[in-house]
Amino acid sequence: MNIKLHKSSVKNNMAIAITGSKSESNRLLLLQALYPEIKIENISNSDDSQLMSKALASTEQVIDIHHAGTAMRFLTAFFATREGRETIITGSKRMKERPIKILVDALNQLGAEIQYQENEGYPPLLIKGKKLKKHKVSLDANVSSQYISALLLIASKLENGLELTLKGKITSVPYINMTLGLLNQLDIKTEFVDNVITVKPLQEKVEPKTLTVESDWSSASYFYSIIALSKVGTVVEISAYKKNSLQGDSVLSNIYKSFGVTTTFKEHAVIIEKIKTVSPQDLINFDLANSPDIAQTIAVSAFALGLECNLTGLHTLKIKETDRLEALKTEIEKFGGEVNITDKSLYLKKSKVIKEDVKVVTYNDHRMAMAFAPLALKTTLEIEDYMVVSKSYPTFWDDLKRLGIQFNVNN
Ligand SMILES: O=C(O)C1=C[C@@H](OP(=O)(O)O)[C@@H](O)[C@H](O)C1
Ligand SMILES: C=C(OP(=O)(O)O)C(=O)O
Repeated sequence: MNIKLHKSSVKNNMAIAITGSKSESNRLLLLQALYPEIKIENISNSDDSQLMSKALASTEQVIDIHHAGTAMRFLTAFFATREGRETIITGSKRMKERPIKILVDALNQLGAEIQYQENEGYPPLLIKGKKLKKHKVSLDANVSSQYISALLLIASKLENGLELTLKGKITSVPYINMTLGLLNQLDIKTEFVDNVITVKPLQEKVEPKTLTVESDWSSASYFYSIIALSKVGTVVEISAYKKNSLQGDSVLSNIYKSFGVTTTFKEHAVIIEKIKTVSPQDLINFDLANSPDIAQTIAVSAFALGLECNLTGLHTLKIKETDRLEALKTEIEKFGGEVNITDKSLYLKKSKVIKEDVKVVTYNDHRMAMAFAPLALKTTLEIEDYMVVSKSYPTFWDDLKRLGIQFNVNN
């Protein structure tokens, strides 16, 4: 099913409530399975968090996690510690192409028993749950931080806690800090010094507590893009956010200054306003190694405003829901842009044209659909398989409609 977006402008001063962070939710769901005394508020309604929640409650032997990367990684660590239980964890065709060897090796070194069911290094996995007796392991940290977070999430339940030594350049660091931050909120003691992370054991209960998930900053990026493409004076309020976020994608409030957009923090909301037009001479230049999920949004914003754009630190994009570097190049070029990519960067030439009636392919990637949607401020376009957005943001199209973006759905 496709969605046809008509060239639209947005209503001013609208307020949008965005669902909870998928990253925080998936961590807290796992922690709640380990420490049932915790309660979670503003949990994400994303497919990925629902899959995570169902998998944790399931007593089936085969767990299918579809496209949910964090759930795949976090649950691998979780099931590895379920003594006496045998689990097969599998996923979509794409999930079977997303590497997991670094995590499996680390868990097996700690004493786990995990085997590959099809291709070495990739899901599906056969996990024979065991007591993990060792507590020190080192692993490569430059491929995905999710492997590190997976280990940290089970660490306090191990007899002697965990000491992780991270090798190489550490990628997506804020996601590791988010994991540690949530552990600390449960009074689990952690340390992160140089390249060594230590988590102290806490086998017994934690203090009963309610943890409130902040809304999703990656989802907020699409509203930053919409405001960046709107006329000066356009304002939107999104909630519920706070200034001191655990989410690295909150760097958006700084990045979008380059697009003439300001951010004001209110009590539980942020107000995003377009305050000035950008100059065609401006260069959008960012290293996104710490916030890879907003690369697509930023590239499309820059294209829509005719700006030159150089994005680096994108080495993790090739192993996400799709190869996001290839996908961005293919789809931006359909609109008339010119994009050069390497395996870790993207360069977009300044361009004056934005073609009409382009059909955007989404490659099972929610962020392809959501990143291209703001182009409706500039042109008409069609987006394929539009409900792909439910992976992280099921009500995305309803919220765009409320903002005034006009569309119809073709079945
Ligand atoms: O831990 C997390 O919640 C995530 C970590 C990041 O992955 P990488 O560490 O693989 O870059 C990010 O892209 C993903 O959407 C969510
Ligand atoms: C990369 C993402 O998710 P995951 O790795 O959890 O599938 C994402 O949401 O952009």
